[in-house]
Amino acid sequence: MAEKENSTHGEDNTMFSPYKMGNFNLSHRVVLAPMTRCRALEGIPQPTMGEYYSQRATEGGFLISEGTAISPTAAGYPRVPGIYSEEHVEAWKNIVDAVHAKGSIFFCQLWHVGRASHSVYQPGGAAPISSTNKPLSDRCKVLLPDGSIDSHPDPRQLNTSEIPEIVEHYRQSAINAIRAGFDGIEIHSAHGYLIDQFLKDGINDRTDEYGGSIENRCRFLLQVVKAVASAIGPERVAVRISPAIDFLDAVDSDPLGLGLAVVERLNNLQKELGSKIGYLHVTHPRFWLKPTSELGIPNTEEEQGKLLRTLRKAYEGTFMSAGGFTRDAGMKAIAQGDTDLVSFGRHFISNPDLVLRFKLNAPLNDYNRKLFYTSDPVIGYTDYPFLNKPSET
Ligand SMILES: Cc1cc2nc3c(=O)[nH]c(=O)nc-3n(C[C@H](O)[C@H](O)[C@H](O)COP(=O)(O)O)c2cc1C
Repeated sequence: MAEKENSTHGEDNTMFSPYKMGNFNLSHRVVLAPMTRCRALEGIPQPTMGEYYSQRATEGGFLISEGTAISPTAAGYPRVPGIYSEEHVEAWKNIVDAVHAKGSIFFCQLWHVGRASHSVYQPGGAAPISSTNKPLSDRCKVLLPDGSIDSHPDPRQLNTSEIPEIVEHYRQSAINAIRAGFDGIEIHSAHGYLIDQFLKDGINDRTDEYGGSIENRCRFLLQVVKAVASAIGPERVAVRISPAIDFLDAVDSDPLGLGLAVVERLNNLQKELGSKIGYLHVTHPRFWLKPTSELGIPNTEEEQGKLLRTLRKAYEGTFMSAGGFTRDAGMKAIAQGDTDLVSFGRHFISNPDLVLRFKLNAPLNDYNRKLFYTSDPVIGYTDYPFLNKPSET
């Protein structure tokens, strides 16, 4: 079957039909969502991560790495890998090679958590940095390296003059990721982390050119996208947003307006660059199970579907959706043209051969939430059973 670039809906669009994303030829649309799994040591990716990712790789498949720290101030969870030192680059090479050996395309997710951190993760025990001095509410907690939880300390608002340095960290990390062999990078601008702390008007209270109007709140993200695209090429750059997700107090008064503002700016940037970026990845609020209607966030299937469809229609490029998808929901979303690609998180944790299971419509293993962020290199990480032995898949 011929591969189609940025194809819209049609009868040959299923989760298992090929898709051409720029220069990348995907053999199916089932993507591994980026997931923090806390198995690095002192920021250094470990061999077990090569095993984990290669278990989930398929010929022509597409994988996104866990959130990966772009600088020493970027982490806010235990055992998060980095991509800012030579040691990080060297260690990632083995992991990327293992994924490529199985024929998958692999993007590295670039991450700065901003205020969603703790002094234990910060150089010199400093305060985490953010767009704001406002602390997170007490409903948000941070996981510490010893497995205990604590409140987040008050963040320190970045001065305007410090922002170019953070943009530079994204740029250099993207270059490092390509040097490690990754095929591209995804800029984590979702789920209440640093870039989302600039995008959302419920957090960003700045009075400089990075705060106030929607233009100003999008400025940091756009500067990062431009810097990274000029360093490694637009087609290797992707953006993840979650305008309607309130995780980590990331509330906006107009989620759809914010989503459309980002889409419009990415469309314009693509025209300016004369090339599309890799894809836009939007997380659907189904992931967060608590009622969000009182915060003005779309909370019904219908409202959420409308938000996703509106963004998908407006965006001129490859669109990836995530959040609570089942096999059937993914099939339906692709068949209807609501998305080109679907990323799966929790089901992919417990089903290394998720693609095969979906193809066969086979039963899925249940995931064990208690082991998502633990440190064991095998248990709850690489020991979920395959339908067949890995060599037979
Ligand atoms: C254990 C775990 C870790 C996650 N870590 C990240 C992350 O590092 N970066 C990110 O963008 N999303 C992260 N997510 C969100 C997932 O990418 C995905 O959007 C979410 O799980 C919803 O998809 P699902 O319903 O298929 O699980 C994480 C989710 C889980 C369950």
